[in-house]
Amino acid sequence: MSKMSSADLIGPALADGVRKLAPSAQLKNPVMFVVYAGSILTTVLWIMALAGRAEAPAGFILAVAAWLWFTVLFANFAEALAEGRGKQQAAALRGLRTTLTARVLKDFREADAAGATPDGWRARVTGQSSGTLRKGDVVLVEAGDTIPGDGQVLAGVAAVDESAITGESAPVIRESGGDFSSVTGGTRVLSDWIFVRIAANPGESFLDRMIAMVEGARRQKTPNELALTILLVGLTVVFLLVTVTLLPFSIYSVAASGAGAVVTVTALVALLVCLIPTTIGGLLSAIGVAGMSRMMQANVIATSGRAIEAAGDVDVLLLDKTGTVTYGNRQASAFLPAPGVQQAELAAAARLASLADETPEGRSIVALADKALHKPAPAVEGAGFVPFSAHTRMSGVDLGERSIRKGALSAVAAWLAERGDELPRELIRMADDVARRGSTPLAVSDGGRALGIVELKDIVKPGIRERFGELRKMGIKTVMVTGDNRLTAATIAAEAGVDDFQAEATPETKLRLIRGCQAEGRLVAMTGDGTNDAPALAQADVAVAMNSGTQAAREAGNMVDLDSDPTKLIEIVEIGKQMLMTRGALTTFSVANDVAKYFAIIPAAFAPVYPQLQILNVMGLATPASAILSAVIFNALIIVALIPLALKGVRYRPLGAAVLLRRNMLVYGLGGLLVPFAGIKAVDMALAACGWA
Ligand SMILES: Nc1ncnc2c1ncn2[C@@H]1O[C@H](COP(=O)(O)OP(=O)(O)OP(=O)(O)O)[C@@H](O)[C@H]1O
Ligand SMILES: [K+]
Ligand SMILES: [Mg+2]
Repeated sequence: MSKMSSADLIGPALADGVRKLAPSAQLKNPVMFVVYAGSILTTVLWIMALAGRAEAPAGFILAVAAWLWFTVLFANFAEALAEGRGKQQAAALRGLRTTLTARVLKDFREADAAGATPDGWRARVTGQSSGTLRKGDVVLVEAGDTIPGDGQVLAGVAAVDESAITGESAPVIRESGGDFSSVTGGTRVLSDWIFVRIAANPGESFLDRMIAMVEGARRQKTPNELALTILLVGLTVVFLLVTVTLLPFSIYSVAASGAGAVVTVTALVALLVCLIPTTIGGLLSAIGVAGMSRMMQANVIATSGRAIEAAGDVDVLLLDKTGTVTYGNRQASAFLPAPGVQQAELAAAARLASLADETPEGRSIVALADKALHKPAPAVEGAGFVPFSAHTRMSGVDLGERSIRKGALSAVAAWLAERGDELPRELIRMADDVARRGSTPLAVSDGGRALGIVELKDIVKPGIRERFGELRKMGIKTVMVTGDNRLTAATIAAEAGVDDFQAEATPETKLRLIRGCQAEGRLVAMTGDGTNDAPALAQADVAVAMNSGTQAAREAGNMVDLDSDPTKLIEIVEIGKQMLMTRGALTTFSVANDVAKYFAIIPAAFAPVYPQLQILNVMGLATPASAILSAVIFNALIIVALIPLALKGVRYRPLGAAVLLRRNMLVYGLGGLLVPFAGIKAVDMALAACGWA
């Protein structure tokens, strides 16, 4: 996605900040609403002062009122600035959502997909506006065409330019079957053709959801944000009560002693605003929006703020082996015949069992056999193909009486056992050797006769070991889950440096594993791309679907990685942690901050009533009026000063939680305590220098 400079965002954010002065917008933020009400009240007091009913000098009231308005505006500006990036991205995405004429195949059925080519269909397509395409419609898309909607490739292979959505200029291959069959509306086919079954109704496309997300239209307060808001509101109510009751106290005290002056409403409003947690109240929403924006810059679209927050708290990461830890382009690399079997016989049988197998594994077996046998496969008639499933971990073909199967050793062994046969010992030994190399062995059996092993090679991604090391430092446990056998899994696990692994997993195992971790109170993250992964993705707290994955996976997840990089999860966790830490740090700062303002304002506001309070004037501020004004000005400026931190986030280092907490308490707690003393004193001196006091 395109990056834009922050400077371009400032202008529109200033305008938006003024727009957000509307009461309806202010009501959403209870803490800032109190400041907003205070601004209105002091403005009224100023007008009354001009009209001759002054409770304090008109200039003083005006200055307080003006700075209260600035406080509200600064908070609005922070939020608008955070939202700005999303708005620009949404506008860019909108440009992609053009209406075009889709070529719909009216009577296309699942069965037609097998031998479909565009030639016969071209004459039979009907033009239809892409905006009216519904789930289930089948369209033909050829080189040069823009894909009219989200869907699954039913037949064909094409190079697709997805740069409009992912920003990645290299074209990607999309093909039927397997985990690379999803296409996104608005992307362009560069070569060849595909038949696509549309998977989304109008208005529900991936692009629509992305636009809604980046615009923040559906941004809701997360549970943590809500809890924090409740705490902040609680603090605000307490301070409101304290401040309001100060007025009758002062009236009574003046009446009883017959000396001094009643505290002014302007001073009380200033006191209230300084005491309530305006720093975090003004920046809270910006912090959340900025987190989402940082995700977008990492090319991740989160469908909820809650998911980002959960990402910051994750303690277990489930990854699949194939395609995540390894490149996943598992290719047949050798036919290893059982003793007494010719290699050609094994290759021919394996090919027969793979002719209709659209998985990358199946296709690579056909390719390798074609090479080994020097001739293409004979035509087969009346064959009943048995497709691969992650449950059976096997695929094959039935030709009359003859049944050929290929699959995981345990699966083929079980299939043989049903017919009273078993895998030869020698074959199992061969398979173990293959597995120890980190490859996947597939057993091939023709009826009761085990013919040998097909070796599927896969490669561990370089650099993945280091990334798992980083996760360990963050206190996150990595678990590799795979449908593969124990030996292969153990080899790959050791090579990749994961903390734990689970082999021979079915989709149910993954689901059970996640539920088990969650029952122990852990937050689980996982990545996935296959339809098989959908249930587990739906269960995980942080579920990152690959953009290249199936529609089912993309719908089940709560984040989509446009780069389809499974290791992106590491970055996602960092962004989540950074957001939580930023919120914590600024909350600490905000509350600590109030102490200094208390010492500035209390003696000043009540000096006329209780002159003894002057001993609290530890900062030696010039006059009561300048003390109050200095505190209010500092209170407003600190929001502006912290906007960059709120947007960029507190820097995250992979340290233990306790160390981080201690460090943050020291920096933001102590800093929050001390900074205002210096800041308020500086403002007071500046005011005095300007002749204000
Ligand atoms: N096309 C196929 N035909 C027959 N058997 C297959 C085929 N593809 C995979 N297998 C076998 O089924 C097993 C399970 O495959 P599955 O795709 O569920 O898991 P995986 O890809 O090995 O692991 P992961 O869960 O990490 O992706 C494989 O280990 C392999 O033994
Ligand atoms: K405050
Ligand atoms: Mg798989």
